Amino acid sequence: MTASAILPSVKRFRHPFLMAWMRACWCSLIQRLMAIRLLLSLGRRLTIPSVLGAAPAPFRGHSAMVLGEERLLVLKQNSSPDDCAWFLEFNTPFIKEQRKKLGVEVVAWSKGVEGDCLKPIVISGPSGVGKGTLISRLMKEFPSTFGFSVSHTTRSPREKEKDGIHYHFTQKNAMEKDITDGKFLEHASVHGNLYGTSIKAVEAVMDEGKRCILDIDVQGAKSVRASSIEAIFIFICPPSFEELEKRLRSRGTESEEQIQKRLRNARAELEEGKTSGIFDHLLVNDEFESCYADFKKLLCLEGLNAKKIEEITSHSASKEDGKILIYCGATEAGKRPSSIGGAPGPTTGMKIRPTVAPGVKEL
Ligand SMILES: Nc1nc2c(ncn2[C@@H]2O[C@H](COP(=O)(O)OP(=O)(O)O)[C@@H](O)[C@H]2O)c(=O)[nH]1
Ligand SMILES: Nc1ncnc2c1ncn2[C@@H]1O[C@H](COP(=O)(O)OP(=O)(O)O)[C@@H](O)[C@H]1O
Repeated sequence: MTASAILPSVKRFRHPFLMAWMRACWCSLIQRLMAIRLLLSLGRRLTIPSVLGAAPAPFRGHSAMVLGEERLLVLKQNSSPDDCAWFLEFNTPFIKEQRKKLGVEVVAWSKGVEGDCLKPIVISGPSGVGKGTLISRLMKEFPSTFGFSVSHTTRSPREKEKDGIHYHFTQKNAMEKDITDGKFLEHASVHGNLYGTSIKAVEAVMDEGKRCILDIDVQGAKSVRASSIEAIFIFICPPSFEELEKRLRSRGTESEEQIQKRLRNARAELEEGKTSGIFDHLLVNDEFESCYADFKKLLCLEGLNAKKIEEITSHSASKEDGKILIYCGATEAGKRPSSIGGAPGPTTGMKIRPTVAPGVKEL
């Protein structure tokens, strides 16, 4: 389906998404002129929306189809399988919420990720409780299964920390701009610095086909919980406050002032972690090996119980260069589609099937 072919069906949708699509994709001049003619013929005032989310790199050549009344599926030509499908959301629940919050028209990009990815894991807990130690051990034991979401932070690197591996160390102004541009899934001010998870950080893990681990604070966990991302939330507790202080001091990475600040914040974090209902599991990190064993058991159980996507009973398809992209529809009218998540994160659950002969492949 070509871009111009879908334009007539776009009439009933809001103008802003069409404008954003035109701006983001490098449509041919003729397509642009046709779209402008269509918009002028509608005789309404044009609104240029704010475009949220990490957009696809500029591309030439695409096909597109409107899915429901919520979003547009854009297929890039000549792109790698992990970068060929994108959604431009213009009326999803996230967009409605952002429109209300920001008071302006918005649209958002969400990258299509193939397969039914296992739920991401969100890990929170007070500073010094052992989150990093547990995560490092897990990544070392299962390097091809789990991938760490590398956060951005405005705090200074510690002696052994490397930029791009432990954190993306950045400046406040730059990070605030990226937050305003919708490039972050969540962000929070923690112990006097800004921390945040960029959409790209999560996509980088998913592109490798790995299960994403996020080490974020309780505020960040709350934001993810409130988003469309389905994750497993684990809160790590210390066996006692005294032991937490001992671990924080023995790590030797913070000044006395920083230690005091982190200990003060720890009380509130522990209270919230235990009582807010955000977390699916609380793990006490007393003896390390036994905590790590419980941690693995918990992930394995969750993996087995991971919710399967609904039965597919309907689909629509787009053909491009002999390849068919099949969008799996809802099982019944009113149920949510099988592609899950979406802006401000990636849209998971895509089914992409190459075929030799043209024609829609039966599911
Ligand atoms: N909301 C949010 N919190 C983060 C992020 N990255 C790290 N944090 C949290 O920020 C806090 C401080 O992290 P850090 O400075 O590495 O200190 P540590 O917890 O003592 O190792 C911890 O609670 C982390 O879980 C992020 O991307 N978003
Ligand atoms: N179960 C444990 N018993 C004793 N020390 C621990 C345990 N878990 C972690 N530690 C130590 O506590 C310190 C803080 O751990 P870390 O993983 O950096 O915490 P966080 O990432 O939660 O801030 C480190 O020196 C680590 O070696």
